[in-house]
Amino acid sequence: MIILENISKEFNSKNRIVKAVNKVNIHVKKGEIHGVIGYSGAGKSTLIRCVNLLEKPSEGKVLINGIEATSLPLPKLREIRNKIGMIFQGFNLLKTATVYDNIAIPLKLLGYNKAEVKKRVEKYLEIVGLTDKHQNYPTQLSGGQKQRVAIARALAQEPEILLSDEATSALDPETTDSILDLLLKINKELGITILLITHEMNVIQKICDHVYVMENGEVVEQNTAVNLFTKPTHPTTKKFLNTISQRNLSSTLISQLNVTGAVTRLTFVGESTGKPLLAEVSQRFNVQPNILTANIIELKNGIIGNIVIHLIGDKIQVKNALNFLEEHGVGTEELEGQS
Ligand SMILES: Nc1ncnc2c1ncn2[C@@H]1O[C@H](COP(=O)(O)OP(=O)(O)OP(=O)(O)O)[C@@H](O)[C@H]1O
Repeated sequence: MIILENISKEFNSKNRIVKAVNKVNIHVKKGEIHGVIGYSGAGKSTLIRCVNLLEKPSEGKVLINGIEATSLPLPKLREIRNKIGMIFQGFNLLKTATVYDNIAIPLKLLGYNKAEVKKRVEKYLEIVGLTDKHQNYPTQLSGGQKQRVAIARALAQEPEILLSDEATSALDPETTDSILDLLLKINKELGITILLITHEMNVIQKICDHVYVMENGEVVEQNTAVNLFTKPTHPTTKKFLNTISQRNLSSTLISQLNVTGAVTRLTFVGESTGKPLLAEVSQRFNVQPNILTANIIELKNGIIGNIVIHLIGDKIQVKNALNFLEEHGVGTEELEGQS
């Protein structure tokens, strides 16, 4: 379990104070996967480094499994750190060591005997699907394979928590998917709690239970993944969601269509997916819905139908129709084009 309570981190840069993280609260229960999403400079890396105290917060508390870690003496802090594994965008592998040794060396440094080291290296190489690569060097591996070695290295210390710092950002979409599947597998099968940071909404979509959106050091919106995808409130959250749901619609087209109605993103979840609500809307109100894009968004904990429509009609009828959809459990978000 990870609790960050009112965490702030300031840096002194060229006689200027930079508030990288500002009063952030995060609560990841055991066995959950939480994701922090934000643009470059939002404060994500600084925040995640505060969890294992690689960065000491200027303010606030870090609790790991109920233990307040911020004020612990170094030996006790090391014990806590041993419960926390970390993976990075750049993999951080030793180029001159084999795959086997990349996983074995940290274990040897922690004092495990040869037999235990061998047992763990073999076990975790199998879990990440790289048993046949144990004598290869990192330069002989693809990006995805390198990240698998890094994951095995983190797991071999048998942590309860895994921190992921943009672990898939350097990978192509297919390899990203396979690494996300692996993270889901270790979360499910080994019960490992995961906190990740990313700037990619598809990472959040695929594996997160709960999401925090960060901007200028602050969490500007947080919710369960299902609620965030269906009822986003902050403009930054909406921008991130548009990278998934509205990829093909230009801002100019949206502006043009908004003259004769409202371009609106509808999200259907649970019961609302089974009802012919769009047909009903055109019968009840003087509006005509044209579907512009439609897709299914598969989240870790549910499936969301996502349709962008052009609802043609006068403003009052459009408003009434959208209210009707909302009352029947459909999420509605009017999209704005370039002004
Ligand atoms: N050691 C440091 N000294 C001074 N300023 C820093 C330091 N580390 C981070 N910052 C500043 O803090 C802010 C947040 O940086 P951070 O790297 O945490 O953001 P981020 O969301 O992880 O962005 P990116 O994805 O680009 O790494 C930025 O303005 C950055 O310049």
